This record gives sequence, C-alpha cells and structure tokens, in this order.
Amino acid sequence: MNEFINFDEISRETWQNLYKTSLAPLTKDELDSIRSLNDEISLKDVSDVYLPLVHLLRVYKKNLEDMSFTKGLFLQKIVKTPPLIIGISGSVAVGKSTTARLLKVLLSRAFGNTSVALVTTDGFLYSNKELESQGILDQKGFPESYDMERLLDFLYKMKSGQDAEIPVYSHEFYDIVENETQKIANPDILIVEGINVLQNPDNQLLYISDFYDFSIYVDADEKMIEKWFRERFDSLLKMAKNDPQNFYHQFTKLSDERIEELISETWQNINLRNLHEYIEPTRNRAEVIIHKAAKHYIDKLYLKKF
Ligand SMILES: Nc1ncnc2c1ncn2[C@@H]1O[C@H](COP(=O)(O)OP(=O)(O)OP(=O)(O)O)[C@@H](O)[C@H]1O
Ligand SMILES: CC(C)(CO)[C@@H](O)C(=O)NCCC(=O)O
Repeated sequence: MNEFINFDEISRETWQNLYKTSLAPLTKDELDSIRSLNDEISLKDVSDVYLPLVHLLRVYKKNLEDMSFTKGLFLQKIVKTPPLIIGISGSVAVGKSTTARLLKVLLSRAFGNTSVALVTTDGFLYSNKELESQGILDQKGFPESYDMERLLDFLYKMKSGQDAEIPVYSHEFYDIVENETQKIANPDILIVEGINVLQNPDNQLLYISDFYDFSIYVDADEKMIEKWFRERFDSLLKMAKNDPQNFYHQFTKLSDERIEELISETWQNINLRNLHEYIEPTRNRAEVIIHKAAKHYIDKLYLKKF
C-alpha cells in the first residue's frame, strides 16, 4: 500500500499561498533571533513555509482549548487546558533541532503571553556508563538506548500541569551531563524533538503518541541527510580542535583517511541503519511531513487527511 495514501501532497507553491493574508512581517529583532539560531536558515522558508504552519498550529491549539472547555461543561467542573504538545521527528542530522528552535521563536511571536518550552529526547538517552554496562554503546540512538519510561513519565507530568526536571545531553561531550538538569515549568506549548518521538515502545500502558496534539516529521533523501551529517561532523571536529574536553578532540589527530572511515562507519552502521529500521517506519504517524531538498530547501509538504 502507498505509504502516503493518507496524506495530501502539497507543493511549496500551493502551501505558501494557503495563508498569506494578515501575516505581519517579522521584526528586525525576530529576524536576528532566527539568524542567531542558525545563520543558514532561509528567511524565505520562514515566510513561505513556517508562517502557514504556525497558522495551522493555531487551529490545533484552539481545538484543544474548545475540547477542554466542552469536557468541563460535561463534567461540570473547570478543566484546565493542558499544554499543546508538538512532536518533531526525523533522521539524525536532518535538521530537527533547527526546525524545533525556529518553531519556538515563531510560536512565541504568534501567540502573545504564551510560554513555549523546547526539549530534546537526547536527554532521555542512558548515560555512556549505563550503555557500556549493557554493551550497547554502539547503539546510541536505537530504541533500547533511551529510558522511554522516564520520557513517558515526563510527558504525563507535562500534560497534567506539573513541573519537571529532565537530564541534559551534550553532543560535544557525547554523554549525559552530570549534575545538570533542564527545568520545565508548566508551559502552554511544549515542543519535543528527537529521533524517537513517534516510536511506541512495547508493553507500555501509555503510548507516547497519545501525548502529542500535533507532530512533524522532517524528511529528505538519505544521500542528502548523509551530506548534512558529514558537514556537521566536520564542524564538530573544527569546534573540538582546541578543546581537549570535547569528545571529538580525539579524532582531530587522525589522518583524513581514518576520519573518512569513521564518518562512513558511523553513518552506515549506526545512523542509516537506525533510520531504516526504527525512524522512517514512524514517518506516516506524523500530521505533517516537511520534505527538504538540497541546501535544506523545503520543496513540498504532506498533510494528513484523517
Ligand atoms: N534550515 C536549515 N538551513 C540550513 N542548515 C540547516 C537547516 N537545518 C539544519 N541545518 C544544518 O544541518 C545540520 C543538522 O541540523 P540539526 O542539528 O538541526 O539536526 P538534528 O536533526 O537535530 O540532528 P541530531 O538528531 O543529530 O541532533 C546542522 O549542521 C545544521 O546547521
Ligand atoms: C544523540 C543522537 C542519538 C540523536 O541526536 C545522535 O546524534 C548520535 O549521537 N548518534 C550516535 C552515532 C553518532 O555518533 O552519530
């Protein structure tokens, strides 16, 4: 069966005209804050693709508020609207965190007086020490490398209006950071970004996907994603050159051939395998698939029909 049978394929040209009216242009401060996230982000993408997406999210948010109100009427009590939870998934290095950070800026702008929090599921990876003791350090990113129960518990707390503290992962240290946590205090909107956002572990009473009100899968041709993975690896090496604390520092002393081998092995045996086996199979659970072509240019989107 066609995987996209349940989706409308929408070209960028059609999408950008779906909601053009009454969008105020971005202010200089907003443009600066977007550029500071990643100075490569195309501002044309922001106005053509992300602003209509924010409008669609407004519809989902309103729907959630209406539902809480109506439920309250039925139960004859005040039901507080839970936070709108948005999941963002896709391959390693496809651009999930950049998309998530951009969306955070745009949602804060679009919904005045609304707190928007962003977390990455990287924080729910087991520490290197734990992965090593289970003999699965080379499977970082695979389902068994995450504490999914803790992630579920966190999402449950968020939906029930409680505060939470979660662990922090550092790409530079390649590990969970000891004695550091991220505090999340009862936001109105929560963005959860990670490769496993749409994965449902077996034998759980609660499904992770039950917590999302909206979900996005960032997609691209795998040759393209490999290119972005390689570019990011290069920039991590550059950043690590003069920093012996950085995990990537050890690689800066290797020959170009050895580095090439290392990148190819990591991509082929870990990240690409993970994409094929565990990440891509969750793609059709998303509400929206954002498809990127060369240079991160968004060429089309898929919107779930029902
Ligand atoms: N819209 C964009 N425009 C230009 N460059 C981008 C864009 N999105 C991502 N990138 C670049 O692509 C690379 C991967 O992006 P990012 O770190 O956001 O990916 P990710 O999916 O969150 O990766 P991971 O799962 O490993 O954390 C980075 O080098 C980033 O600078
Ligand atoms: C932390 C994850 C799992 C996800 O962001 C990923 O970036 C990662 O580190 N994967 C392991 C293989 C690698 O080093 O790319």
